[in-house]
Amino acid sequence: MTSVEIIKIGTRESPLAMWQARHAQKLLQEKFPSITFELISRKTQGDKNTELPLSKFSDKGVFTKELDDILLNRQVDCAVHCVKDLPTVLDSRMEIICYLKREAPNDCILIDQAKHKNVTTLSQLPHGSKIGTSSLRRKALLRRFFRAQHPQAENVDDIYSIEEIRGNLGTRLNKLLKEQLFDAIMLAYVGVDRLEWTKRNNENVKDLCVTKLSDIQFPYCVGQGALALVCRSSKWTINSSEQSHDANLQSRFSQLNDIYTQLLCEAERSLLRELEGGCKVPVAVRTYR
Ligand SMILES: NCc1[nH]cc(CCC(=O)O)c1CC(=O)O
Repeated sequence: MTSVEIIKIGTRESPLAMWQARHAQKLLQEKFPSITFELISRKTQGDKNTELPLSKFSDKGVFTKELDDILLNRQVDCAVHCVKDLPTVLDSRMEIICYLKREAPNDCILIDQAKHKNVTTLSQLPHGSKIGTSSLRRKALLRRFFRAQHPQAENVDDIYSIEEIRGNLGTRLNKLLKEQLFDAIMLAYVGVDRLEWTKRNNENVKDLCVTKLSDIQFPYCVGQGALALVCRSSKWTINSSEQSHDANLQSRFSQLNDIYTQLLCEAERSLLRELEGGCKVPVAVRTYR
Protein backbone atom coordinates (compact mmCIF):
# COMPACT_ATOMS: atom_id res chain seq x y z
CA MET A 1 0.00 0.00 0.00
CA THR A 2 1.35 3.42 -0.89
CA SER A 3 1.13 6.00 1.87
CA VAL A 4 -0.59 9.30 1.17
CA GLU A 5 1.56 12.37 1.63
CA ILE A 6 0.01 14.88 4.02
CA ILE A 7 1.05 18.53 4.16
CA LYS A 8 -0.19 20.59 7.11
CA ILE A 9 -1.11 24.25 6.80
CA GLY A 10 -1.33 26.50 9.87
CA THR A 11 -3.90 29.27 10.13
CA ARG A 12 -5.56 31.58 12.64
CA GLU A 13 -9.10 30.68 13.65
CA SER A 14 -11.02 33.80 12.66
CA PRO A 15 -13.59 33.36 9.87
CA LEU A 16 -11.48 35.51 7.52
CA ALA A 17 -8.27 33.61 8.31
CA MET A 18 -10.10 30.30 7.76
CA TRP A 19 -11.44 31.54 4.41
CA GLN A 20 -7.92 32.50 3.37
CA ALA A 21 -6.42 29.20 4.51
CA ARG A 22 -9.09 27.24 2.61
CA HIS A 23 -8.31 29.36 -0.43
CA ALA A 24 -4.61 28.47 -0.21
CA GLN A 25 -5.52 24.85 0.47
CA LYS A 26 -7.71 24.76 -2.65
CA LEU A 27 -4.97 26.25 -4.86
CA LEU A 28 -2.44 23.75 -3.51
CA GLN A 29 -4.86 20.85 -3.88
CA GLU A 30 -5.46 21.76 -7.54
CA LYS A 31 -1.75 21.94 -8.22
CA PHE A 32 -0.89 18.76 -6.31
CA PRO A 33 -3.90 16.44 -6.47
CA SER A 34 -2.07 13.42 -5.03
CA ILE A 35 -1.11 15.20 -1.79
CA THR A 36 -3.56 15.77 1.06
CA PHE A 37 -3.48 19.31 2.48
CA GLU A 38 -4.76 19.65 6.05
CA LEU A 39 -5.60 22.83 7.97
CA ILE A 40 -4.49 23.24 11.58
CA SER A 41 -5.83 26.33 13.35
CA ARG A 42 -4.65 28.33 16.39
CA LYS A 43 -5.72 31.49 18.20
CA THR A 44 -3.08 34.23 18.32
CA GLN A 45 -2.45 37.05 20.83
CA GLY A 46 -4.28 39.45 18.57
CA ASP A 47 -7.34 37.15 18.57
CA LYS A 48 -7.30 36.61 22.33
CA ASN A 49 -6.94 40.25 23.35
CA THR A 50 -9.74 42.03 21.52
CA GLU A 51 -9.72 45.20 23.66
CA LEU A 52 -6.23 46.66 23.33
CA PRO A 53 -5.71 48.97 20.32
CA LEU A 54 -3.34 47.31 17.84
CA SER A 55 -0.84 50.16 18.09
CA LYS A 56 -0.46 49.42 21.83
CA PHE A 57 0.69 45.80 21.54
CA SER A 58 4.28 45.51 22.71
CA ASP A 59 5.33 42.46 20.71
CA LYS A 60 5.79 42.19 17.02
CA GLY A 61 3.82 39.46 15.31
CA VAL A 62 0.61 39.92 17.27
CA PHE A 63 -1.15 37.76 14.69
CA THR A 64 1.69 35.34 13.94
CA LYS A 65 3.53 34.21 17.10
CA GLU A 66 1.49 31.08 17.91
CA LEU A 67 1.68 29.99 14.27
CA ASP A 68 5.43 30.61 14.15
CA ASP A 69 5.76 28.26 17.13
CA ILE A 70 3.92 25.34 15.51
CA LEU A 71 5.79 25.91 12.25
CA LEU A 72 9.17 25.79 14.01
CA ASN A 73 8.30 22.73 16.08
CA ARG A 74 7.17 21.03 12.85
CA GLN A 75 3.49 20.58 13.77
CA VAL A 76 2.71 22.32 10.47
CA ASP A 77 4.64 22.69 7.19
CA CYS A 78 3.62 26.25 6.37
CA ALA A 79 1.40 29.04 7.66
CA VAL A 80 -0.98 31.24 5.66
CA HIS A 81 -0.87 34.90 6.64
CA CYS A 82 -2.14 38.24 5.40
CA VAL A 83 1.04 39.94 4.20
CA LYS A 84 -0.22 42.92 6.17
CA ASP A 85 -0.01 41.02 9.46
CA LEU A 86 3.59 39.85 8.95
CA PRO A 87 6.42 41.71 10.68
CA THR A 88 8.80 43.33 8.17
CA VAL A 89 11.66 41.32 9.65
CA LEU A 90 10.75 37.67 10.04
CA ASP A 91 12.37 35.30 12.50
CA SER A 92 15.46 34.16 10.58
CA ARG A 93 14.34 30.54 10.88
CA MET A 94 11.43 31.19 8.50
CA GLU A 95 10.73 32.92 5.21
CA ILE A 96 7.95 33.93 2.86
CA ILE A 97 8.12 31.31 0.17
CA CYS A 98 5.11 32.34 -1.87
CA TYR A 99 2.85 35.36 -2.45
CA LEU A 100 -0.63 34.50 -3.69
CA LYS A 101 -2.07 36.81 -6.33
CA ARG A 102 -3.10 40.07 -4.74
CA GLU A 103 -6.74 41.15 -4.74
CA ALA A 104 -8.05 44.71 -4.25
CA PRO A 105 -5.74 46.48 -1.79
CA ASN A 106 -8.27 49.28 -1.20
CA ASP A 107 -9.99 50.17 2.02
CA CYS A 108 -13.75 50.46 2.16
CA ILE A 109 -16.35 52.17 4.25
CA LEU A 110 -19.25 50.23 5.77
CA ILE A 111 -22.42 52.17 6.48
CA ASP A 112 -25.53 50.99 8.32
CA GLN A 113 -28.34 52.04 6.02
CA ALA A 114 -30.99 51.20 8.60
CA LYS A 115 -29.63 54.23 10.41
CA HIS A 116 -28.55 56.27 7.38
CA LYS A 117 -30.97 55.66 4.55
CA ASN A 118 -29.45 56.22 1.10
CA VAL A 119 -26.05 57.24 2.48
CA THR A 120 -23.32 55.44 0.55
CA THR A 121 -20.20 57.62 0.88
CA LEU A 122 -18.11 59.23 3.58
CA SER A 123 -18.98 62.73 2.41
CA GLN A 124 -22.71 62.02 2.78
CA LEU A 125 -22.38 61.08 6.45
CA PRO A 126 -24.11 63.66 8.66
CA HIS A 127 -22.16 65.87 11.04
CA GLY A 128 -21.68 64.18 14.40
CA SER A 129 -21.07 60.78 12.80
CA LYS A 130 -18.90 58.31 14.64
CA ILE A 131 -16.48 56.31 12.49
CA GLY A 132 -14.70 53.23 13.82
CA THR A 133 -11.19 52.07 12.99
CA SER A 134 -8.23 50.70 14.91
CA SER A 135 -5.60 51.78 12.42
CA LEU A 136 -3.47 54.91 12.86
CA ARG A 137 -3.14 55.13 9.08
CA ARG A 138 -6.91 55.10 8.57
CA LYS A 139 -7.44 57.67 11.32
CA ALA A 140 -4.89 60.01 9.73
CA LEU A 141 -6.37 59.57 6.24
CA LEU A 142 -9.91 60.14 7.49
CA ARG A 143 -8.85 63.40 9.15
CA ARG A 144 -7.09 64.47 5.94
CA PHE A 145 -10.21 63.65 3.90
CA PHE A 146 -12.54 65.56 6.24
CA ARG A 147 -10.18 68.53 6.38
CA ALA A 148 -10.32 68.73 2.58
CA GLN A 149 -14.11 68.59 2.76
CA HIS A 150 -14.32 71.28 5.43
CA PRO A 151 -11.48 73.71 4.69
CA GLN A 152 -13.08 76.34 6.94
CA ALA A 153 -13.29 74.10 9.99
CA GLU A 154 -10.77 74.69 12.75
CA ASN A 155 -10.75 71.06 13.83
CA VAL A 156 -12.58 68.30 11.98
CA ASP A 157 -12.71 66.29 15.20
CA ASP A 158 -15.46 68.68 16.26
CA ILE A 159 -17.53 67.56 13.26
CA TYR A 160 -16.83 63.82 13.11
CA SER A 161 -15.52 61.52 15.76
CA ILE A 162 -13.07 58.84 14.77
CA GLU A 163 -13.09 56.10 17.37
CA GLU A 164 -11.26 52.92 18.25
CA ILE A 165 -12.86 49.60 17.24
CA ARG A 166 -11.27 46.18 17.75
CA GLY A 167 -12.12 42.52 17.34
CA ASN A 168 -12.34 40.30 14.28
CA LEU A 169 -14.44 41.40 11.32
CA GLY A 170 -17.60 39.70 12.62
CA THR A 171 -17.30 41.45 15.97
CA ARG A 172 -16.80 44.79 14.23
CA LEU A 173 -19.81 44.25 11.98
CA ASN A 174 -21.94 43.53 15.07
CA LYS A 175 -20.73 46.74 16.67
CA LEU A 176 -21.94 48.59 13.57
CA LEU A 177 -25.21 46.82 12.75
CA LYS A 178 -26.43 45.21 16.00
CA GLU A 179 -25.04 47.37 18.79
CA GLN A 180 -25.18 50.48 16.59
CA LEU A 181 -22.10 51.94 18.28
CA PHE A 182 -20.89 53.57 15.05
CA ASP A 183 -22.33 55.30 11.98
CA ALA A 184 -19.66 53.78 9.74
CA ILE A 185 -16.55 51.65 10.02
CA MET A 186 -13.52 51.40 7.80
CA LEU A 187 -11.99 48.05 6.79
CA ALA A 188 -9.95 46.40 4.06
CA TYR A 189 -12.26 45.74 1.11
CA VAL A 190 -10.73 42.33 0.47
CA GLY A 191 -11.75 40.92 3.87
CA VAL A 192 -15.29 42.26 3.58
CA ASP A 193 -15.56 40.74 0.11
CA ARG A 194 -14.16 37.36 1.19
CA LEU A 195 -16.81 37.15 3.92
CA GLU A 196 -19.41 37.96 1.23
CA TRP A 197 -20.67 41.12 2.90
CA THR A 198 -20.45 42.88 -0.44
CA LYS A 199 -23.20 40.65 -1.83
CA ARG A 200 -26.47 42.54 -2.22
CA ASN A 201 -28.72 39.57 -1.50
CA ASN A 202 -26.88 38.48 1.67
CA GLU A 203 -29.67 38.33 4.31
CA ASN A 204 -27.20 38.61 7.23
CA VAL A 205 -26.11 42.05 6.15
CA LYS A 206 -29.14 43.45 4.40
CA ASP A 207 -28.84 47.03 5.69
CA LEU A 208 -25.13 47.16 5.04
CA CYS A 209 -23.67 49.38 2.33
CA VAL A 210 -20.04 48.72 1.38
CA THR A 211 -18.27 51.41 -0.63
CA LYS A 212 -14.75 50.89 -1.90
CA LEU A 213 -12.50 53.91 -1.32
CA SER A 214 -10.19 55.40 -3.93
CA ASP A 215 -6.56 54.43 -3.36
CA ILE A 216 -5.56 57.95 -4.35
CA GLN A 217 -7.49 59.52 -1.48
CA PHE A 218 -6.97 56.51 0.73
CA PRO A 219 -3.65 54.81 -0.02
CA TYR A 220 -3.50 51.40 1.65
CA CYS A 221 -1.48 49.48 4.18
CA VAL A 222 1.70 47.68 3.19
CA GLY A 223 0.76 44.25 1.83
CA GLN A 224 -2.98 44.81 2.02
CA GLY A 225 -5.00 42.37 -0.10
CA ALA A 226 -2.20 39.81 -0.47
CA LEU A 227 -1.59 36.46 1.23
CA ALA A 228 1.73 34.82 1.93
CA LEU A 229 2.80 31.26 2.66
CA VAL A 230 5.51 31.22 5.32
CA CYS A 231 7.77 28.17 5.61
CA ARG A 232 10.74 27.09 7.69
CA SER A 233 13.94 28.36 6.16
CA SER A 234 16.00 25.40 4.97
CA LYS A 235 19.22 27.18 6.00
CA TRP A 236 18.67 26.54 9.68
CA THR A 237 17.69 22.93 9.91
CA ILE A 238 20.54 20.84 11.28
CA ASN A 239 19.18 17.42 10.52
CA SER A 240 19.78 16.70 6.85
CA SER A 241 16.64 14.65 6.28
CA GLU A 242 14.54 17.52 7.69
CA GLN A 243 16.51 19.90 5.52
CA SER A 244 15.76 18.05 2.31
CA HIS A 245 12.13 17.57 3.40
CA ASP A 246 11.81 21.34 3.91
CA ALA A 247 13.53 22.16 0.63
CA ASN A 248 11.09 19.85 -1.09
CA LEU A 249 8.10 21.55 0.57
CA GLN A 250 9.45 24.95 -0.43
CA SER A 251 9.82 24.01 -4.07
CA ARG A 252 6.18 22.98 -4.15
CA PHE A 253 4.76 25.99 -2.33
CA SER A 254 6.80 28.36 -4.48
CA GLN A 255 4.97 27.13 -7.57
CA LEU A 256 1.94 29.16 -6.46
CA ASN A 257 3.97 32.37 -6.25
CA ASP A 258 2.61 35.37 -8.17
CA ILE A 259 5.66 37.32 -9.25
CA TYR A 260 3.90 40.66 -9.69
CA THR A 261 2.40 40.46 -6.19
CA GLN A 262 5.83 39.54 -4.86
CA LEU A 263 7.38 42.58 -6.53
CA LEU A 264 4.80 44.98 -5.10
CA CYS A 265 4.78 43.47 -1.64
CA GLU A 266 8.56 43.32 -1.35
CA ALA A 267 8.81 46.96 -2.40
CA GLU A 268 6.18 47.96 0.18
CA ARG A 269 7.69 45.82 2.92
CA SER A 270 11.17 47.17 2.36
CA LEU A 271 9.83 50.71 2.69
CA LEU A 272 8.19 49.87 6.02
CA ARG A 273 11.32 48.06 7.18
CA GLU A 274 13.42 51.15 6.50
CA LEU A 275 10.92 53.35 8.33
CA GLU A 276 10.74 50.79 11.16
CA GLY A 277 7.03 51.45 11.09
CA GLY A 278 5.20 48.30 12.14
CA CYS A 279 1.64 49.19 13.05
CA LYS A 280 2.71 52.03 15.33
CA VAL A 281 3.32 54.56 12.56
CA PRO A 282 0.66 55.66 10.05
CA VAL A 283 2.29 54.57 6.77
CA ALA A 284 0.18 54.37 3.61
CA VAL A 285 1.25 53.22 0.15
CA ARG A 286 0.05 52.97 -3.44
CA THR A 287 2.29 50.77 -5.55
CA TYR A 288 2.16 50.04 -9.25
CA ARG A 289 4.41 49.04 -12.09
N1 LIG B 1 -5.78 44.56 10.61
C1 LIG B 1 -6.18 43.18 10.56
C2 LIG B 1 -6.26 42.70 9.15
N2 LIG B 1 -5.23 42.05 8.58
C3 LIG B 1 -5.59 41.76 7.29
C4 LIG B 1 -6.87 42.22 7.06
C5 LIG B 1 -7.64 42.11 5.82
C6 LIG B 1 -6.99 41.37 4.70
C7 LIG B 1 -5.87 42.11 4.03
O1 LIG B 1 -5.80 43.34 4.13
O2 LIG B 1 -5.06 41.45 3.38
C8 LIG B 1 -7.32 42.82 8.24
C9 LIG B 1 -8.63 43.43 8.48
C10 LIG B 1 -8.75 44.87 8.06
O3 LIG B 1 -7.77 45.61 8.05
O4 LIG B 1 -9.87 45.30 7.75
